[in-house]
Amino acid sequence: MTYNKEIKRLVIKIGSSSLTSTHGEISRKKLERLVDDVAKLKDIGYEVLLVSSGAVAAGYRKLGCLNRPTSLPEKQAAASIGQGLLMEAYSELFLSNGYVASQILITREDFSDENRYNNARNTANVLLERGIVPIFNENDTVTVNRLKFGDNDTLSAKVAGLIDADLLIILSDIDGLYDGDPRINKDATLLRKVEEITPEIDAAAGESASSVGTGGMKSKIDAVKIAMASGIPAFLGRAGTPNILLKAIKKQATGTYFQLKSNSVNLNHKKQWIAFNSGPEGEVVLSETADVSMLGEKQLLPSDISQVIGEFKEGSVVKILDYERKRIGLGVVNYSSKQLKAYDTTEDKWEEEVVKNDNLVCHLESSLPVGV
Ligand SMILES: Nc1ncnc2c1ncn2[C@@H]1O[C@H](COP(=O)(O)OP(=O)(O)O)[C@@H](O)[C@H]1O
Ligand SMILES: N[C@@H](CCC(=O)OP(=O)(O)O)C(=O)O
Repeated sequence: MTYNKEIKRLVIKIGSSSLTSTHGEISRKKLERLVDDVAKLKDIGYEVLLVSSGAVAAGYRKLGCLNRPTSLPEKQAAASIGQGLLMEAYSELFLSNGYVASQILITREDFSDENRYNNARNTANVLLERGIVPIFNENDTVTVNRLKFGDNDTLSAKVAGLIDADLLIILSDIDGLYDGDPRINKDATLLRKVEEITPEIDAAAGESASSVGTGGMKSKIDAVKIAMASGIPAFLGRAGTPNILLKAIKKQATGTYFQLKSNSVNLNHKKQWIAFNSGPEGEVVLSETADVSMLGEKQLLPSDISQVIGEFKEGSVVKILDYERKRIGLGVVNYSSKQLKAYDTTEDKWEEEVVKNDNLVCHLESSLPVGV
């Protein structure tokens, strides 16, 4: 069993629960094992970008908390202590293996601005091409709840799309996706191959996270949806398993392989940005007569719009709703809300489409999670 494409560039996400000891503090031994494994991949020519959690876990004891804090200011204070300690450990360990690590801390706002999003790609590309191991984390100390990625699972998938990774590996404290939460259902079985995130898979992932993790299985599945829609297969397996990374690349590891089907969506960078990173500024509602099934195939004209909600400028991303207010797409508009509101269906015949097909992502309601 192999991947459809040769694997050269990888994004590896490692969660707090896989980097911490039973007391919740960062475990040097676990970190060492991960770095050794990554170094082995680097030795044989793979480009590796890490998305590492652990800032809060590395810092909360030094902040004086006995357990992982739950309030935002305490978490942010813990992350401000822990992120430095985490990077210090990573740097030391990578250097002892002959590699340089670098830190990239980002916020959701960085990705919702298209220029900053593209700039992050350029930076990561330079680092990867020069053999460095970029290590991403959310900039926890400065992000407010409302604007957080919140979990590094979806961040890792967005980063994988950003840098055109060939594979996303998510390492956790469990050996893959089960058909039910194994903490509740002792008979749950491991799913080894998933080609589509069906409602049953969503239901199996449930909602809850572990005591040290943030996202739980749900955010991992949301991440996999983003990766797959960006044309990137994913693997979910247990951190600390010997040689898990190389085995996952060779499809010889125990875990869940999320494989792409030949007809699966493959959004380009622009559409990934629209779908997963932009922040829609308003809504347009299609008229009852507009042919919703033709969205993305036929031009969407001002005459197809029955209502404009909110205020937006030309060039903004807006949600596209059908006449029953169900979201059917997201796109960059060629008109401002003011212009669209002024459109007179009986007199005006504007020819320019409301959203160009190149700037449109359709049918998001089907399965794609949207980070907005
Ligand atoms: N269907 C499922 N399959 C596997 N694990 C599940 C499932 N549903 C819930 N979980 C729980 O999700 C946990 C992993 O999420 P989390 O603690 O956030 O990890 P991480 O710190 O690696 O991000 C597992 O330890 C497991 O208890
Ligand atoms: N950014 C936070 C972690 C957020 C997070 O997603 O945690 P996890 O679910 O353990 O991957 C930190 O570094 O502590």
